[in-house]
Amino acid sequence: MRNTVCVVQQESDLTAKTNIPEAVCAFCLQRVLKWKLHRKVSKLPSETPYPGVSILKPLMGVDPNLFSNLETFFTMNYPVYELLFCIEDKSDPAIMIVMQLIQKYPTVSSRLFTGGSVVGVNPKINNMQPGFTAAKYDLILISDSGIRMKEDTLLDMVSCMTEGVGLVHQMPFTCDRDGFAATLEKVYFGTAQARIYLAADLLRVNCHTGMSALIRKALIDEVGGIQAFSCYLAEDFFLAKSLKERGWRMCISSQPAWQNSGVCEINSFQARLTRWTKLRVAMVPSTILLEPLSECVVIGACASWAVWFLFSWDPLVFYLVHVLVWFLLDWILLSIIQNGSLPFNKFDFVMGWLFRECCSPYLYLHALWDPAIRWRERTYRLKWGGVAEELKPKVKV
Ligand SMILES: CCCCCCCC/C=C\CCCCCCCC(=O)N[C@@H](CO[C@@H]1OC[C@@H](O)[C@H](O)[C@H]1O)[C@H](O)/C=C/CCCCCCCCCCCCC
Ligand SMILES: O=c1ccn([C@@H]2O[C@H](COP(=O)(O)OP(=O)(O)O)[C@@H](O)[C@H]2O)c(=O)[nH]1
Repeated sequence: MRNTVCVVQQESDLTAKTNIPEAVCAFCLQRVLKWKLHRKVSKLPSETPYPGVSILKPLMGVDPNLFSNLETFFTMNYPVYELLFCIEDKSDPAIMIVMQLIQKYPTVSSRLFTGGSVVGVNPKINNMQPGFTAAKYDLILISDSGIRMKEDTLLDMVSCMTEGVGLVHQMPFTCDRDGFAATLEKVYFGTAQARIYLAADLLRVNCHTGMSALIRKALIDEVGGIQAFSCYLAEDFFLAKSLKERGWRMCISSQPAWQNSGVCEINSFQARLTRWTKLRVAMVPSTILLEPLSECVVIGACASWAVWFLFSWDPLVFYLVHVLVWFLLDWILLSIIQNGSLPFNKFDFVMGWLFRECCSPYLYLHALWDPAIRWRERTYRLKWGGVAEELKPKVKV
């Protein structure tokens, strides 16, 4: 009996020991993130003229949300900007949607560039090249097709472009959509990715994701334009690297990137994550080791072994407490980033969270196993370092 009491006491001591620092972390995290991610956008000082922004929208294909997503770019509350839509394929149905919007909002400065211009391997850069060449303002916003803007998103990004900052990026997140795939995407971007994105930003590690980024055009021109990064598929990473090497800082804007693609399926989402892992592995090989270490199950197993080895604590109890605390912290992080009520209940969150944790090792190993990268209609191979080459489809005789 005494032994049992002793064990229970040891366990509750252990729980308390494990919980106190993590509870303190949770509190600090909540305060810091609330400040970082949801501060009020202050208007620029009235004596400063608003800098003009050329917005590059590379488009390829249509989805059910494309019209309404693009429309948000016409209704932004920002005084000086132009919209440069870029569509490579002249028979792409996205052209029709853009034309409708241009007609609907004749007062918004907007142009359409079709045909692209082959300056390298990266198809997004080839597509954007004519728009980039025609851009007339000092700031460039590269914004992917699935992104939605709020009225004040551009103002928020511009206000982060302070002295010494060369690039303002948005942390990827998602709009509220229905279905399990949408829950999974929100759970992924609001927990696993947000955690490493914010940690990397804190440590000044280059984590820029190019789906929504405001950049000083002069800094791109200095190295020969966007085509300087067209030999890479991850042009975003190398662009940010180049700015950092020239002493410029990067900054996360206070609003996340509201991804709202009309295609929301588990398979395509997992294929996207696998493609990104392949890019990161080729660009920064140390991620092969570091990324698994940032996962709850892996770091938990390592920590449990360590506390057993060092302090003879029960590794199973430690592991379970670790998973529970990690799970709760993920819920807090997601709620902070959402900054409002979530579109799903706690049970859906548990399901989404468990599904992601279980699939993550499989997706990671799959990415290592098959290095060919399929992006939209093309397939590529990456050399170590990140330089890409396109694999031509085999011609059947
Ligand atoms: C013990 C704990 C260690 C933690 C280790 C964490 C390791 C990872 C650290 C930071 C990585 C943050 C990465 C977040 C971005 C993930 C999304 C992504 O991979 N995006 C890539 C593709 O983006 C699309 O590419 C095509 C483009 O046209 C689209 O528009 C894009 O959206 C993107 O290219 C990746 C960018 C960032 C890569 C960062 C890799 C850095 C690894 C550093 C490792 C050391 C960090 C250690 C400190 C935490
Ligand atoms: O061959 C391509 C592939 C992509 N894109 C554009 O590049 C951006 C990012 O593409 P996607 O959403 O497929 O990339 P992800 O975010 O999944 O990496 C989008 O605006 C696409 O329209 C493009 O112009 N040509």
